[in-house]
Amino acid sequence: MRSDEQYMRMALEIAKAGIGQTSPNPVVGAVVVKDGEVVGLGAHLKAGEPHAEVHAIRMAGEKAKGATVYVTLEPCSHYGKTPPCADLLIETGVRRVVIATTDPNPLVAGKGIAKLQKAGIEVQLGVMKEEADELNRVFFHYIATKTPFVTLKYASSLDGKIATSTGESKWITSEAAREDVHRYRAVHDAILVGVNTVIADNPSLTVRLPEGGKNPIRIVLDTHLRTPLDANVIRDGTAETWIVVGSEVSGEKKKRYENEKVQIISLGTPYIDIKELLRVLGEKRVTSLFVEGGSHVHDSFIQAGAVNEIVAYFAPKIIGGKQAPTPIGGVGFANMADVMELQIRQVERIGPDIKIVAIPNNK
Ligand SMILES: Nc1c(/N=C/[C@@H](O)[C@H](O)[C@H](O)COP(=O)(O)O)[nH]c(=O)[nH]c1=O
Ligand SMILES: [Zn+2]
Repeated sequence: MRSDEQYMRMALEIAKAGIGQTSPNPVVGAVVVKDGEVVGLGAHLKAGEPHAEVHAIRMAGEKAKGATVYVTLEPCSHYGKTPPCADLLIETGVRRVVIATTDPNPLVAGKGIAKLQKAGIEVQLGVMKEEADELNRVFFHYIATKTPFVTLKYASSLDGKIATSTGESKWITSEAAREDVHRYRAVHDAILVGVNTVIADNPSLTVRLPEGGKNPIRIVLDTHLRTPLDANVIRDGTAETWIVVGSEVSGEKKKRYENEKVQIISLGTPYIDIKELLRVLGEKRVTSLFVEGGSHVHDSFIQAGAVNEIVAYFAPKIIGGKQAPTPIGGVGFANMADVMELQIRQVERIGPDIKIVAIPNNK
């Protein structure tokens, strides 16, 4: 006989099957247990497809009656693309429902639980809540702010340079570290770079992984529309590209860029305001944004207080040179009292490199 925590840990593991696939929905896992036996399990795999509870209850069949259901997120109670899971659990006649965390969506918060309790089902809340909240931190951020969860990534030498003074940067980090970056790209709705990075590196910003992976939308911040017309992000047609420009860019210049995969987004102000950009991206259902540089763009996101996570890779190389660029350029902070403070959440070796993941301290 396993404990509630052990079954919930199982449900959390199963939920992870949906990571990078369910946007704009959360990832959810469910496990059905009857008389100490796991009789059903399920994960939400894609928006519009059945929820985790539906898969698990279907698999349990008759055995679901009188069973206990472990689910990592409060069962939904509103008619979305699929009927509410709370109703399904009631009709199925389950005895007890153990929930890790409640849904932050105002449409749902607490309603699913209330429905279950009204139907006489025993509900236990908060088992492995921390882990469940962490698993859906992107979804919860998007629901709460209607703007994308922003992860800022850079790769630098040990002495903090992202390129040599002559602009060379291939490659600083190892194949293994760069593959890790592609894993981040594959689970993000969009990836963003500044036009200087497009001019310097002509990046493709696609996902090249042995196991494949979905290409995120490519976003280029380009106030005056300087992106070369023959740039990969314009020409290669492998992924959608949105170029964000200022209001001074003329109509006929924009037309030269637009094709079936490339669209121009004008924010209506001469310069790109990051907060306004994130609001517009949120409206276009971008729930997660991977910002891959360069240093000026990184600084503008930091100055806008718009960074939710930082992923930094350090290679055992020294580039040196006063002119060589560092990860965060722009204006920076003049006083130590104003610097961005973080807490380090993860430090790991990847091949010869080091990867550090840090999140801002909510000052
Ligand atoms: N120079 C390096 C990086 N460089 C990051 C960006 O400057 C590149 O333009 C971008 O990753 C290229 O994208 P691609 O064409 O899709 O491969 N990023 C890294 O992790 N390690 C590096 O050593
Ligand atoms: Zn549901």
